[in-house]
Amino acid sequence: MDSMLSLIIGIAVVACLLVGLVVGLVVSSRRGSRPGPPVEGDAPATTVPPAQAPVEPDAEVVPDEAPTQAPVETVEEPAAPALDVPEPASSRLVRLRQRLAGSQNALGKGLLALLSRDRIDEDTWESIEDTLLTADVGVAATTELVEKLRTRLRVEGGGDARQVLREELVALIGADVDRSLSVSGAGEDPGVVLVVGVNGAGKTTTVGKIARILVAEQRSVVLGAADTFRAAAAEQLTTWGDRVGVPVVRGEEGSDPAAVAYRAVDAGAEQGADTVLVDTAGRLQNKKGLMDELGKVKRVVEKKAAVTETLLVLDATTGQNGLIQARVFAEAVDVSGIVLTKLDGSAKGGIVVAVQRELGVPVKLVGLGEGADDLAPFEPGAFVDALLS
Ligand SMILES: Nc1nc2c(ncn2[C@@H]2O[C@H](COP(=O)(O)OP(=O)(O)OP(=O)(O)O)[C@@H](O)[C@H]2O)c(=O)[nH]1
Repeated sequence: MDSMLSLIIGIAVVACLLVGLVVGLVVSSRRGSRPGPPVEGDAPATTVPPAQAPVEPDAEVVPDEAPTQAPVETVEEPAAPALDVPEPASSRLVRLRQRLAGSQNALGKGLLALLSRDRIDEDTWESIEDTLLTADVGVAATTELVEKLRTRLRVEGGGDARQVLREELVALIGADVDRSLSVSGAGEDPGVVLVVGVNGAGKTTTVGKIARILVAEQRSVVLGAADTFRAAAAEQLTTWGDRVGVPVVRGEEGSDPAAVAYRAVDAGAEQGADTVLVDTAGRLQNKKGLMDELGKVKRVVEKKAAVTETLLVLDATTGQNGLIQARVFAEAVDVSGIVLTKLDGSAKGGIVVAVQRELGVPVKLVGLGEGADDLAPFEPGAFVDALLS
């Protein structure tokens, strides 16, 4: 009986061992067939498809085996785009002076040729007046300049015509005027720069270019896209901001521009920014509407921080039309400076004189191209030198 029991136990033990061995083999063979977790840097496994007969385009190909697991995708974070390094002011000025000289050459050369004649008779003075009027200098400024030139060149016996012309042109433009931008606020407040002007004058582009100038000067900037009239304007401003790593506060298309401007200034204050630049819409179809809108933007922003500069952007190629626009905007807001854009595309640099006289406000910046750094501080001496070069 005992030997019988020992035999049964022995058989049971052997059976258990056999079952364990078989189970172990199966499990280990399954483990070996499962793919391991993806390892960074592992070369992807290449599967060479077996040679097979061409398949009809619409024949359904059924895979031999359904995949046991969805393929693991490694999602790579897109690398942050490299930021632009804005051109420093010094090299920008040299480059843009040459461009200015190119566009204003006809005016300067024309005046010099007339004034260098051996005898300046009445016809010549008339031609000088015509040249100035054609360049949009304006009637009053032209009369004033011609009187001064007559006195110095004819009555006083003249001297170097180029030198006299240079001095009188610089004096006409205003050499001693403060043309610096007020971009700093009081105490902890950011400086707030409102940029106004009719659509298409180059407002948004100018805001982007000013941001680059400030970034090049190591200032921290926030942009406010308060031109909510056109969605593309906010888009355009965001592109400018992204290129130099400057945040842009924007709102829905059609939303209240004053609210967007306020949020931008609020964000600037919160972040301790040096300057907030606010782009505005410039529809001119209704003067009252424009005045109400810009007035409200200013009032609402000033609940947070004072507006330190209001720049009016004018397209230099629009001549007398530009002056009419300037008048309307100056009635709507207190303009403290003028940005004359597209001077590279106009031979009528005399508009600088006309618009300053019209508004009693200095031209502070000039746009000289579509490039990102094609905006320069306006310097009367350099401007006249470019004119006469
Ligand atoms: N040649 C030249 N083109 C300029 C200059 N400034 C702006 N532009 C161009 O003028 C066009 C209009 O500029 P925007 O900045 O869109 O004008 P905006 O006043 O903001 O107009 P909206 O966006 O419609 O409100 C763009 O094609 C600019 O590249 C400049 O100084 N010279």
